[in-house]
Amino acid sequence: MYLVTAEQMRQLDSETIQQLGIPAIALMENAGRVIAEEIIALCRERGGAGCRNAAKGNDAGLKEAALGDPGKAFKVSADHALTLASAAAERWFILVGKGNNGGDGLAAARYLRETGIAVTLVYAVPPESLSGEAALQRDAAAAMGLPAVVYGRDRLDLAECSGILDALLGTGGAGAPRGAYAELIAAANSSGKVIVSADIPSGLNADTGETHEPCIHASVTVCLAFLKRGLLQYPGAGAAGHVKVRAIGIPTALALNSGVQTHLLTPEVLHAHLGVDLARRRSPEGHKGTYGHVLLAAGTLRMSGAGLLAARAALRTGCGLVTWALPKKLLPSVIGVVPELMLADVGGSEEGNWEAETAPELLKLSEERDVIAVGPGLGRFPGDTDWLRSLWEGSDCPLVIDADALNILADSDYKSWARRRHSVILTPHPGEMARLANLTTAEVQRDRIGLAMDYAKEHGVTLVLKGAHTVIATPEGQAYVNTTGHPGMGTGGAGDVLTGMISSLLAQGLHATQAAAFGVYLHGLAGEGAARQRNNPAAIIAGDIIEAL
Ligand SMILES: NC(=O)C1=CN([C@@H]2O[C@H](COP(=O)(O)OP(=O)(O)OC[C@H]3O[C@@H](n4cnc5c(N)ncnc54)[C@H](O)[C@@H]3O)[C@@H](O)[C@H]2O)[C@@H](O)CC1
Ligand SMILES: Nc1ncnc2c1ncn2[C@@H]1O[C@H](COP(=O)(O)OP(=O)(O)O)[C@@H](O)[C@H]1O
Ligand SMILES: [K+]
Repeated sequence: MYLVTAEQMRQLDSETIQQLGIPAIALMENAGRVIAEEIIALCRERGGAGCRNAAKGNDAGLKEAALGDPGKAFKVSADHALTLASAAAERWFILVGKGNNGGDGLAAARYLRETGIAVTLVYAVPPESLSGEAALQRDAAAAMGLPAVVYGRDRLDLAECSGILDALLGTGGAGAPRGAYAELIAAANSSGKVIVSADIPSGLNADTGETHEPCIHASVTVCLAFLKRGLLQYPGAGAAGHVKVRAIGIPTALALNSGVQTHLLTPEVLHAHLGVDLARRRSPEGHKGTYGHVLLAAGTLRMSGAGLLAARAALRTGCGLVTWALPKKLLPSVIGVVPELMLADVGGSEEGNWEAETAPELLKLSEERDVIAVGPGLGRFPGDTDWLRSLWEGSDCPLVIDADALNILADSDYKSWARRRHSVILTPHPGEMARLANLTTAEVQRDRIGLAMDYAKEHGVTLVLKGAHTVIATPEGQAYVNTTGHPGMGTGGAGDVLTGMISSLLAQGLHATQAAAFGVYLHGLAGEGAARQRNNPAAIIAGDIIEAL
């Protein structure tokens, strides 16, 4: 599923209109219809027991009629999605803005009225100020006799409705809602009524997911044609409620041709777009050598657990072998803890810390391994920048960089380092990303997709920007947004597990984008699995994620 910016959406709209000759009003009609369908579906879901029974009664009646007369094959059905048994109990207020988003709301109002739902149009601006297709919709609604009020001129009490359609601002919204728009949004939010948003919640930045003050808090957002980036990024994702993407007649192929490079990470995208074998089939004649060997450079005496977690996660993700290179001082405390793991003592300090002198030994070890993962629990040490540079420039396999190794990278001028033949995957959480990009954490979170895409392209790396809805961005300019996982995964070591998983997939022969995307996706699924094993997701610890793999 594609993710688009407001600008890309405008371009796709206009290509559909100009190149395919589909009139703008037809797209708006489709938009109105799918919005109405989703409102009706919502009414049906929340309908009282009486309504549900009535609906069941209808179905049962139909079935009986069919069974009662088996010879009668003739059957007619019509517009189930636009029928509602409990319509008489519903009264919806349609908040109408000046632009095309308001036009969508007006079209939806007509379909709702046809269903028998009472609708009242609430214009944020005088209806005379609408133009283009929105004005045509205004006139059609008026011709149908839909009641209308103008905010600020006529009496309005939102307590009188059973639901609100927010069609104030869509992708044309600029900055914080002003005037009547701001007042209507605030009133809708405090009304306690169920709110459905047309395309995006009014007050949301459609590209970044920032919410302006005020911003609609919707139960359902009916997103038109393509998923807008802002609906996936927090806090916008929280304001949107259940997002339902509905087609309105803009062909998907247009997005591909227009170079939209951002995707929601679904099993279909993993399989069809990235070529990942989701079943992870193994060759019947395969052996441990077939599935690759991870070299892990991690852990200090005080943070040996990070190395153990990454190593165990790598093994559980299916690579053939894992060697953990570690300071000598750690050996007594970790020997035998994970019996499947190979340990390589590379020296280090008396205190159990890493030292710059370990680089040649690591490079030697890497010659027989398929990937190097560096960072979990690594700590900082004198000469660490040169140490990392020698791994970067001297190794001949993919490199996964996490945790303290990211902080080392942030202190270096790594863009001037020699270009690598093999890929580099960086896996920062927002704090580490802030150090890498020289921003504050809040600035990183402001537009995670945009930042990740720019950074990956500029630095020629695959970037995994972690946190709720992790973003995977490639050096070629593509991005994938993951939605597996949950807040219970915010626990120490969960990121070390991810590093092990991605490294393991690389060792098994997946390329960087496949390994990063599939690793993040599986990590989230395992987190969900771990949550199901506990009474409460808050109880999850990182080891549970490994056990759920
Ligand atoms: N062919 C098309 O262009 C289609 C557009 N569609 C709908 O059209 C929407 C985009 O329509 P528009 O580009 O007309 O823009 P909007 O309807 O989002 O809003 C633009 C209008 O809102 C006002 N406005 C903008 N920012 C404001 C603020 N901060 N405070 C107060 N007023 C503000 C401006 O006066 C402007 O005229 C989409 O989100 C979608 O709902 C759909 O109908 C499908 C087809
Ligand atoms: N709210 C959340 N929803 C989904 N995943 C989350 C959430 N919070 C954290 N995670 C995931 O948990 C992991 C935490 O990693 P990180 O912050 O590096 O932890 P650590 O450094 O302790 O290993 C990341 O993969 C992150 O995406
Ligand atoms: K809206």
